[in-house]
Amino acid sequence: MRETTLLRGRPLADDVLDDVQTDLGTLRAHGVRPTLGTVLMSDDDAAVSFMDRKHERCDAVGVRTKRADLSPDDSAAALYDAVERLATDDEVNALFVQVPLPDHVDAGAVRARVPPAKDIDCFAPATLGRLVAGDPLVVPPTPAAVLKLLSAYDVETAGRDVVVVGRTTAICKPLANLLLARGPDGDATVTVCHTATRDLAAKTRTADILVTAAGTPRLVDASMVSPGVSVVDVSVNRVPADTERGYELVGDVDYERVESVAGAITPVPGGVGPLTLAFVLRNVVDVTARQTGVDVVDGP
Ligand SMILES: Nc1nc(=O)c2c([nH]1)NC[C@@H]1CN(c3ccc(C(=O)N[C@@H](CCC(=O)O)C(=O)O)cc3)C=[N+]21
Repeated sequence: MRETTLLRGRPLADDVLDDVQTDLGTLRAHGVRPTLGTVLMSDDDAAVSFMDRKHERCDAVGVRTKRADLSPDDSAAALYDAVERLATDDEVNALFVQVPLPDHVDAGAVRARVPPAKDIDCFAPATLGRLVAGDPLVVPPTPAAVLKLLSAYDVETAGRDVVVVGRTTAICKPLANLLLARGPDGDATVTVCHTATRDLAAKTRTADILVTAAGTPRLVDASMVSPGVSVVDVSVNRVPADTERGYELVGDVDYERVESVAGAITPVPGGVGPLTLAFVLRNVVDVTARQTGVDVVDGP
C-alpha cells in the first residue's frame, strides 16, 4: 500500500515561531521591539478573522501592532491616508496591507505608498521587482510557506514541472518567480493557469507539483491530477456547512478524492495557512532587524 505524505504546516509553523521568539529576544536585548502596522479595507468575515489572527499572534509574542480597519465603503482617499500614516510613522517597522481591496481604490496608488524597507509582503513595486529580478528583499509570507512545505518534506523542485493555479499578485506571481529562479527551492519549469486557461485539466495533469490558489472549492478533482503528484492547496475557502460555526474550511482541491491519487498533499486547514501566519511574524522580525542593524539568526 502506497502511503500519501501529509504536508502538515502546523509543526513547521511552530519551528518558524521558535526562531522568531529567539530573534525577538535578540532585538529586545538591543532595546528594539518591532511594531507591525496593518491595513484592512473589508468587512468579509474571513478577511477580518485573518487580520484578528495576525494581531493575536503578534500580541502573543510581544510584537506591537497598529491597526487601521476601514469599511469597504470608505473613500479611496481614506485608505491612502491610512497607509501614508503608517508609512511615515517612525514607530512602525513593518507594514501589511491586506488584499483584496475594493474595486474603487487604485491598488497601484496603495502600493506606491508602502516604503520598501517596511514591506513584509512584496506589496511595493520595488520589492516585488527585486523578487522578480532574483534579489528579494523579503519573500511574501504565503509563497514562503509553500516553499517551506516543499523543502521540509523533501519535495524536490529542480527540473520538475510545477503548475500554479491562480494569478494573483499577492501569491501566484511571486511564487511562480521563486520556483523559476536558479538555486534551492527553484529551478522548476513553471506553468501558471487562470480563469481564461483552456483545458485546465490537461495542464494540471502535467504537474509533478500542483499548487492551487484560486479560491474555488472543488476546482480540482481526481481526474485532473497524475498519480504521485505533490499537491499544495493554498486556499482556505469557507463553505456553508451544518457545523457549529455554520461553515467548514476547504481548499481548491477535492481532498478526499485527490488524496488517494497524490503522493503528498496539504491538509486544509492545517497546511499552508498556519505557516503563512508564522512567516508574517518572521518578516516583521527581519525588516526590523535590517532597519535597526541588529543581527538575527534568520535575518537578511
Ligand atoms: N496581502 C495579503 N497577504 C495574505 O497572505 C493574505 C491576504 N492579503 N488576504 C487574506 C488572505 C487569507 N490568508 C490566510 C492565512 C492564514 C490562514 C490560516 O491560518 N488558516 C488556518 C485555519 C483558520 C481557521 O480555522 O479559520 C489553516 O489553514 O489551518 C487563513 C487565511 C492570507 N491572506
